[in-house]
Amino acid sequence: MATSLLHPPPHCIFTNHQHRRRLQQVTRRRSAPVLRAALVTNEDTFSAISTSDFPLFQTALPSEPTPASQLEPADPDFYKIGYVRNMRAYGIEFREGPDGFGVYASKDIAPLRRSRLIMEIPLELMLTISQKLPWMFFPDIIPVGHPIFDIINSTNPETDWDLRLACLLLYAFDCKDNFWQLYGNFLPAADECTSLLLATEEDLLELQDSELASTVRQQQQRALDFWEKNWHSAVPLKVKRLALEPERFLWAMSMAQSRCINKQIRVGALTQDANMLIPYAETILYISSLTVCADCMSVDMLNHSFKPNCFFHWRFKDRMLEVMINAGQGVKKGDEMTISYMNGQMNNFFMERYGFSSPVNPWDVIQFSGNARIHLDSFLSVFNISGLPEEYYHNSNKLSYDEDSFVDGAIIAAARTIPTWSDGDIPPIPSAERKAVKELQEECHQMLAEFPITAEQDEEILESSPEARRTQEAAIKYRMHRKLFMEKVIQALDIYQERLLF
Ligand SMILES: C[S@@+](CC[C@H](N)C(=O)[O-])C[C@H]1O[C@@H](n2cnc3c(N)ncnc32)[C@H](O)[C@@H]1O
Repeated sequence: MATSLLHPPPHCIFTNHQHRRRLQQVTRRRSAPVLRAALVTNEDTFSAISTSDFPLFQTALPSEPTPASQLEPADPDFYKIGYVRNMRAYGIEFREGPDGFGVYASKDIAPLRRSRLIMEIPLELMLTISQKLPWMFFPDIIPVGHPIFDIINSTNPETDWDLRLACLLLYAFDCKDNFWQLYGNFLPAADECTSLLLATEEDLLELQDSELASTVRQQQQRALDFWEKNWHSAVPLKVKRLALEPERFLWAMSMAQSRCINKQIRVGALTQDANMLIPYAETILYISSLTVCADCMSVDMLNHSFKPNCFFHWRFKDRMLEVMINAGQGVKKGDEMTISYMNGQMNNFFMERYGFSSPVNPWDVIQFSGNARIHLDSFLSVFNISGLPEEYYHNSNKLSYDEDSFVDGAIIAAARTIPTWSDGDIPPIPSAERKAVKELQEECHQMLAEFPITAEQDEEILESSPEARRTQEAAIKYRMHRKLFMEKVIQALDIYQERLLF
């Protein structure tokens, strides 16, 4: 794959036979099942297709074409073999649930020893940009000399992946026959998206977390500054029309932040870290003359879970991103299929990037300031938690149903965040533990008292305002989740001291 600096002009057209020869080479290299029959039957169609749609064609041409009379006729099957691959989904359906659209199992799936494929998305339908210089785009849609390339090139390689991806997304929307022109209709509009980049000042105050609110304000300002710098009045129309208003750029950046995955991919001989926007539409794509058609049955929708049943895998041989069900994981019809967006991050980070939080985030933290400590191994054994701090898990089958449902991600987080002590085989002294529990609970109560209202009142507000903006709702949930976590830690400490004594 050429870098943007090397590739040929985007709309250069192959002669018919050059095109076909290239096609033959390409189709021979690829595995048959992923190729889709395209409606390509005559030579006009070949010459009419823009090469910018098909990065595999963007390689150097022989300078002197061989006369057609000297060439072997191609196998007739080559006229039927397609060069546009579609994405596929197996055993899943898309529904609207509590967290927006999501992916659900449409049938029971028995556990297998190996991971099982449920979706595959070809590289050319995703929008991908390398994380490091030189910038590489897949597909290679940005023509040399286009001013959007200079804008992308001006970004900081270390920090500005979201600005770059937003530019690429806006450019793809403007790029004739690009798949994202169709797919854009299926992305959430500004008022359907939870990203805090789109939050109003009022929404930010609802967070009741001044640090997070100030981080988000800085992010919003960063996006606006970038827009002002690059979308000034003297900018060429082909850039200006990509984001006529700053709101358009903020929206594109919120798409980049809340829908991008970071993945290492191998393309040809190169392995590189990439930022990718991945459509999950189940789509029929074909070419008829100049038209790329898509029948989008559904959209980009895998939600996050801290106990995901799926993961992404890059299939190098034919450049497919696969969504796989975990090995050994059984799934029931109607179960939600989820992935983990990030590991090891607190709720404020999930809010900043995706606009949601969870009351059972196993990585959430409470900053205790006193000296009180409880005995680590006793706490873990009371809740049947095993493993090392980075990999704590709840050994659930040993507990009765009620206890089982109490021990969730918040209790795993409690095990990590409550100050503890451990000293060889020295057992805890019950009175000292009880004193420590009391102090820790007291500190949680103080933190809770600093909030103007309780978690129950937050819940009432949410129930009584079904018309709230998505960002406002996400902000209220965030502060509620924080309080629920503290309340759960208080409860866990109660249970700890009860069990410790008996
Ligand atoms: C890649 S999209 C997933 C599809 C999304 N539900 C939709 O309707 O388009 C990421 C967004 O989904 C929502 N989301 C994903 N996982 C979530 C979760 N566990 N809890 C709440 N919202 C979630 C958030 O709004 C997030 O910004």
